Amino acid sequence: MASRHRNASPAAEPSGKDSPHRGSPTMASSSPRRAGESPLGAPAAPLLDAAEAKESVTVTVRFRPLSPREVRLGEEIAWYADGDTTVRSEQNQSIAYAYDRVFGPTTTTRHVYDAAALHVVGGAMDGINGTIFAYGVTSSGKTHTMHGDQISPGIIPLAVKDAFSIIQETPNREFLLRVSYLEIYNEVVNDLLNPSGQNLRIREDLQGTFVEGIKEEVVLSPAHALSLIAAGEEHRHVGSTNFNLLSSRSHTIFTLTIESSPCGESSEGEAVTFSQLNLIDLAGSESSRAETTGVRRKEGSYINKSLLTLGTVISKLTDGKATHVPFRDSKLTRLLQSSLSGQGRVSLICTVTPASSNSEETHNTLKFAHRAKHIEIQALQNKIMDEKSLIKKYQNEIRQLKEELDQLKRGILSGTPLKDPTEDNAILWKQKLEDGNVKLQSRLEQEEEAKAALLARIHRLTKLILVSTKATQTPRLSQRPGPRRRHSFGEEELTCLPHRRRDMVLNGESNDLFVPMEGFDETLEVSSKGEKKNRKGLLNWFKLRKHDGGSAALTSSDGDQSSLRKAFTAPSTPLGNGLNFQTEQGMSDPLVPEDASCDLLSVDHEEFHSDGLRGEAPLVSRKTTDHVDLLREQLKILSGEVALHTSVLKRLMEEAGRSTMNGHIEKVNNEIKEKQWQIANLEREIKGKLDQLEHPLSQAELLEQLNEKAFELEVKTADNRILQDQLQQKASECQKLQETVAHLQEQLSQALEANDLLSESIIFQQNTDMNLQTRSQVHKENPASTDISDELHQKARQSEINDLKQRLCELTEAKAKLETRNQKLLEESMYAKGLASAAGIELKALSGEVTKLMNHNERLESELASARNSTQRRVNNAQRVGSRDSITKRHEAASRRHVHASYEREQALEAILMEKDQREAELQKKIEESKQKEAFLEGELANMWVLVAKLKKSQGVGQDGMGTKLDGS
Ligand SMILES: Nc1ncnc2c1ncn2[C@@H]1O[C@H](COP(=O)(O)OP(=O)(O)OP(=O)(O)O)[C@@H](O)[C@H]1O
Repeated sequence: MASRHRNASPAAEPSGKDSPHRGSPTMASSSPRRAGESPLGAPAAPLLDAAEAKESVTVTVRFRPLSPREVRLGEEIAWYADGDTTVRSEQNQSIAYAYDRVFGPTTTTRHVYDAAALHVVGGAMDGINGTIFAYGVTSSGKTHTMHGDQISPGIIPLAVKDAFSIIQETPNREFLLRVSYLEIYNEVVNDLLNPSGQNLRIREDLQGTFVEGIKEEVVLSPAHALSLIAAGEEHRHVGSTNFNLLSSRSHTIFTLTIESSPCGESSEGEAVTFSQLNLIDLAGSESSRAETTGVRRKEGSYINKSLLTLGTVISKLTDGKATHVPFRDSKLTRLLQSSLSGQGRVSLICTVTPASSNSEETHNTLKFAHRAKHIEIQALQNKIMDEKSLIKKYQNEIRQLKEELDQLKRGILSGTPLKDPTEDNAILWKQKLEDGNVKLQSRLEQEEEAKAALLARIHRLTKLILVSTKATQTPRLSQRPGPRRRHSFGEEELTCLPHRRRDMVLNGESNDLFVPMEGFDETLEVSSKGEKKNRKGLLNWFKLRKHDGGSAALTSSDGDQSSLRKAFTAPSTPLGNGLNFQTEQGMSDPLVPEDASCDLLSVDHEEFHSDGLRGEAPLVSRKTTDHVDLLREQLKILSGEVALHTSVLKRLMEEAGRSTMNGHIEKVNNEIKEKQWQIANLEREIKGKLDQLEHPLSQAELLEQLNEKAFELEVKTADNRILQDQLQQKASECQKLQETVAHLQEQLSQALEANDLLSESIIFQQNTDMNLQTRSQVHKENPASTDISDELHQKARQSEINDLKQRLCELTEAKAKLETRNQKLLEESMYAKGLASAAGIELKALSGEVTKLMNHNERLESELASARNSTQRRVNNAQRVGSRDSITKRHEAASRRHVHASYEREQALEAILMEKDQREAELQKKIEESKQKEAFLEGELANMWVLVAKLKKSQGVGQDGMGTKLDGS
């Protein structure tokens, strides 16, 4: 099977006319095409005329209700649905946008589906590519709309079910459906149906873009398709954000590829319609208000970037003048290129929240939706050449194999002993019959293997091609009812869903009708407990059933058993060559009991199960699977034998009326019973093996949990990295501080050590002196006794002396150090003293100068005063001797000159005085400064003296201690 996901790429030239479902050029949703309106029943499928097929993107807006959190926070309504087509701003009533349809917060997804998706799904079944995507900010309800939940199924399950319903309503066409499911996470394409398919490449060829190496699964029923989605959802990236506990962190694209051709012999030479239906759940754009960190922030930026590109692409597409559309700027737009370029129907469902806190984001979404409305699309039907069609390939192969089988059967039946019933000799006849039967048996044995292989192959291929179970070949168009179909196709598959919900899914009833069944409550409880683990959506239910109820269901009623097996299993590839004998579907086979061919999907369960397990649980023990296959093989051979004997029995019964064949009939009957008993035994064994196969399922489950945990770990690791960075910063700061402390401590210990050494040396000196004094005293008093003690303590002394010498060395060293230090201190103190005395001398000189200046000043002032007095006296004298004019005049001139000179002198003296004042002030300032300097130096000196005093004091204490010690010894 082709292992590539092609994005909506028409492969053949559109041609033909008179389509009964011409798209409306303006509002596609105004006349949504019902699934039952397909023209596929017509022998030659009519195609749309390109001009007539022009439509615009269907744009719908769906409001979600205020969330409990928003209600709690007292959020107000910022936008609301004003009628069926308008969204209006609450704050500014003049701001309003019109769309194809607008849904209020109470609308069910079924209604949204009818307006926004039904015509796209119907079109896809008719060969017109379709894309439906949900767009909106985070937590606005995209996943709720696309996937739904246990109560209200979303667009994807509804579309899948509708697709199968359409097949059922189209008895004159054969379909082949396959699905793929991918996600775009951080701009990386991952295959959700195949966990090993990571980081897939997007390629391009003449027909458009496609994902290289993506897995495609042929699907056989709605439940089968939904179980695949459920399995895929397990691998999707989901995480908690500030706004959504289970926020989708990736865009997902679920693609249903549909091939169809006319049924039976008439299909030869007929073109096959080929289309793709893309159902897209986008990740939500995140507002800048979201306080995210680490992995979430990275995801958010990728999401926003790709959505921004989507917005730009849509703007460019709707702007007639744009020459370049940046499809290549993101993986999302690259994959959507064909759809957005207008090849096929597009439906955009914008989900919004009415909350005022999100008013701006909602406005942006509305603007985006408004722009998208102007993209032009063409609802053209795709046809592909026979050789490119998978369905054609299968059909041809089936035809060939059938012919081979017919030949084989003819060969077998030609050896049957049923010759001449009119023979008289009953014994001879009986003998012949028995001989013939033996021959038949041996031939049957020889050829059974070949036949079984052929049948298995035919069956495998046939079962992949879906046909309606309706016998009638009446044209589908007239037969198909409206969108609310009530038929049985697919109901078998839905027995694994609660029947109420199944009804709702099929009949579109409202949520109110949902009444959980017994056991379903449990499922819901499990779901809420392990909400995150189980992800969101209706599909979750399949997963839960798979994990929780698989084995129980297998042992329950037949109906449940079969449907459940089908729901969880699928052939991983349609070309697999298992030797699975199955009753042929839709064919009349004389070896098969007639009722076995009555229902397309009711006979393949065991085989589905086996295949599915291979596909979905790789950990299944090969040995066990092989054993089950072997048992199945035996079962099929026995079924074949039973069929054969039944057929022989039938014929014998006919003869029985005319001859006495009772003995033989009885024998054949017994054989049949025996074979049936063997079949029952084998079935039991298979059931047992299937139970054993459950174990790997739990292993698979563990693996999935492991993956999930790994992802959580990834998130935590990223957060941890940030914390570690911060921690490292703090640690380096701390280290610096510690280094400073250590340095200070070292300095302190050095100082203390020096002090200790000094003390010790002093003490030692004093002790030595004291000892010598005492000894000389004793020697003087009693020379004899000292001689004895000298001899006794000679050795001890010697060692003591050595020790002391060593210590003396040490102390000398320490003393030298201390002396150097002392010297330094002394130098410093001398320098300080010098400074102080210099300052004192300067001060003295200054004060002397000041005194001199003051004296000089006084003298000058006295001179000035005397000069003034003498002038005054002369003036007075001149006034008194006024009679003598000449004298007076002479005196006056002289006195004037004198006054003037005095005045000038006075001026000069005053200038000198001012200068002196200034100088005095300056000197005063200098004196102040010198005084301050002196005070500072005095302080320094005092400190030094204090230090010296301390040192002395400590030396004194040390001496005392040492003295006491020596005295004691
Ligand atoms: N129409 C609705 N009716 C009732 N509940 C809704 C509706 N739409 C959304 N919700 C609820 O709102 C919550 C968020 O919805 P959902 O997860 O679908 O948002 P989202 O847009 O997919 O978010 P994200 O982009 O983060 O994945 C869910 O609990 C969902 O059940």
